[in-house]
Amino acid sequence: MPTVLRVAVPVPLPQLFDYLPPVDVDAAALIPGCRVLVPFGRTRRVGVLLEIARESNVPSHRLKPALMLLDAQPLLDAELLCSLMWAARYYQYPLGAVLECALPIGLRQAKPLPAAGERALALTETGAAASPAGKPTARTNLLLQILAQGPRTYPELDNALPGWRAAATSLRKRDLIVGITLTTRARPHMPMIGPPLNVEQQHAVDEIDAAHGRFAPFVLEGVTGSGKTEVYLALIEQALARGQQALILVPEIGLTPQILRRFRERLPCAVHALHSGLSDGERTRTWLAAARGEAQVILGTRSAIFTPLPRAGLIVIDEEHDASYKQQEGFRYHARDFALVRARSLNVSVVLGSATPSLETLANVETGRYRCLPLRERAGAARMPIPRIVDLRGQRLQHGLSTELIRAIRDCIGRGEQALVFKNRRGYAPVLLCHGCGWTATCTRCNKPLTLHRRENRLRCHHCGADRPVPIACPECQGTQLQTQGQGTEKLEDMLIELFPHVAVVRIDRETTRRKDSLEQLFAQLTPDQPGILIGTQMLAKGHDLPNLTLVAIVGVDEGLFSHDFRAGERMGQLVVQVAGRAGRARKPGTVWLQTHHPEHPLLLTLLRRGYRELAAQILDERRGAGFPPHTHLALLRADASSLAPLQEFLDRATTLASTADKNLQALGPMPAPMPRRAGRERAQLLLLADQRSTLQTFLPAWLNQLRALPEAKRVRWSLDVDPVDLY
Ligand SMILES: Nc1ncnc2c1ncn2[C@@H]1O[C@H](COP(=O)(O)OP(=O)(O)OP(=O)(O)O)[C@@H](O)[C@H]1O
Ligand SMILES: [Zn+2]
Repeated sequence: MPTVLRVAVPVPLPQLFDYLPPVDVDAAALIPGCRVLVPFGRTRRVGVLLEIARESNVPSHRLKPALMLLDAQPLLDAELLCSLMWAARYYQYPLGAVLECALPIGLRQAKPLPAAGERALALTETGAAASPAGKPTARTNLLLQILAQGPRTYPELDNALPGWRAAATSLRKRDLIVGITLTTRARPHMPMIGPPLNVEQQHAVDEIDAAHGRFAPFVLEGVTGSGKTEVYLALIEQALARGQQALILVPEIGLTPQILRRFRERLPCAVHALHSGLSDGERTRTWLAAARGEAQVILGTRSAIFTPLPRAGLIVIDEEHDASYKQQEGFRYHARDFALVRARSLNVSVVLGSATPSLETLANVETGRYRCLPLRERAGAARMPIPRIVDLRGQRLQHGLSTELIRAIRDCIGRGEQALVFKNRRGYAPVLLCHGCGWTATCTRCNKPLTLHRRENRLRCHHCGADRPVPIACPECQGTQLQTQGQGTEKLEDMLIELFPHVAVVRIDRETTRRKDSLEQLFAQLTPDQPGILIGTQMLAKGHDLPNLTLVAIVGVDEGLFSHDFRAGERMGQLVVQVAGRAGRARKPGTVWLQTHHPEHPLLLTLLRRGYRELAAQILDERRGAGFPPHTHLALLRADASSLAPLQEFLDRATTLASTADKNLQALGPMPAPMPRRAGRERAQLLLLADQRSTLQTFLPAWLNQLRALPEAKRVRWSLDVDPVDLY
């Protein structure tokens, strides 16, 4: 009887595919978890061997042999494979595609594995002989100077010279330096000693440590600046002392060089980063080093949750409420939720840290599934900032800022301190209109106003990326009275520079941080003991620790108070608390100014008078009444097409199939998406809602098969999102 290989192939089909073993391969070498190169249609794909079977449903004359076995050892261990199979089932995404997503890009191809060791840079002979040219402070020269002392690994360079990557590229082109691989060496490294833990921190560490060796979920609910990171560091040290690995996830924007540096300074071993700013090769090496158990501490963003952890000791999800943990396209997993699945199968503790835990997590605390460990006070001498509301009604505003607030910023600067002005809108102004005829610059592909970006003199659509020049005259009436309405970060920047010409004003948003390393360079423009002003979007909400920052002004929360999204209130609360949390983190006390036209809004009042936990309790109650998560469970079928008719037909069919299936399942829709048109495509959706997760999980696979078979499905683009975070 033939041996049949059951292979997960990265294609958008849910089933596994059967192949014969590659010729000349010993049966003993065929181990589940190894990659195989297989023919697929007219192409070749790298799949993962999952099972070795005795027979196949495919007639034997149609079975093709796999072309090559790519690994001598399974690349995916049993735990990771098993967890990923769970994810494929739970998120209703084809297993082959899930596995492909979990592997770093370097391993998705049929290439030999890179050599073990760490990537490093060294001088070439030419480089060693070269004499410095250009400015002595130029990064290229600094990099040459560092390498003159010997080869340096990438993490060492991260520490020594932010922005070294661009310099390295130019030096490589000139043949002055080369990339080399150093065999992992025990780096003599004396970690810095941290502050002694306070009582609550120590208690958290003790409780989590006492649970080691089994699955135990914890919520570290620590107010901003309470020293959560110190708790993580202490727990990681304990894992290291037991010879175990620790995986720490941080939000996308949270993985700044600052946090990496802090971990590297404090831990006695190498800290491996995994994020999108690294080259494919670096990510592959780190992944493999983790798979061999050599990489002990891995600090990464969302997809780092797929790191193999054969010696797992601890998983930490920092800022667990952050929306960037949810993948918004393709395989729509939630890294926090998947972390719990992995922690369970690895038998380790998982720590969800946040000052503003998500309502899902708080609901799990309520039911006793997760244990909550609070850090109620700020660490060291710091105190929580004092909140103030500025009632904007009837006030005269200067580009959106009240006189009272401008005075407070002036006082702050006068004391030699720093202020942060938060506005969640990039660009100069969100609307450009003609005062003569009322024409508004609009994106025709999205039916939304275009944002004026005055620095580049462009009109941009923040939904589809469309970009065009700013007209000199109104295209409708040829009038020249084009005016802006509202303000974005650029406009605020202009105004603050005008008001405070002698103070460093730094804008932080997607425009100013486009290049790698730019975030850190921008922060470097603020001298710690000098006055300064930061302006920015939600990028500023996370993880930054500026000791001289004492005033935070939040100048646009009103959008969050009246949104139709059921999560808007929760998000508003999290954002306000996190942004406010940047103030007064050291010795100097901080103040938070909140400008609003709705000072009596109940959500805002609860937040300010009674804090985030009370706000969360209030919203949880509302959601219970409305039947929304976390009390119920959702799946969202999204579809888009170039015209409305096929969209309607597809979603009508989908709705009919869903509404007769199970009385415990509610189908809401079809309805237009909150953004009914985007990038020239019509968009609509169907929301499925059930009290029990299992109702959805039982229903979805069969329904998806029916959908795939519909002729209507071929005429639209569609996707399913289990536990959607955004309903857009
Ligand atoms: N036990 C302690 N004694 C003195 N200082 C401490 C202690 N723990 C932490 N700190 C200091 O307090 C500051 C805030 O700590 P940390 O960044 O760990 O807080 P956090 O809770 O992670 O903050 P956030 O969530 O707001 O970013 C840091 O400067 C840290 O060095
Ligand atoms: Zn658009």
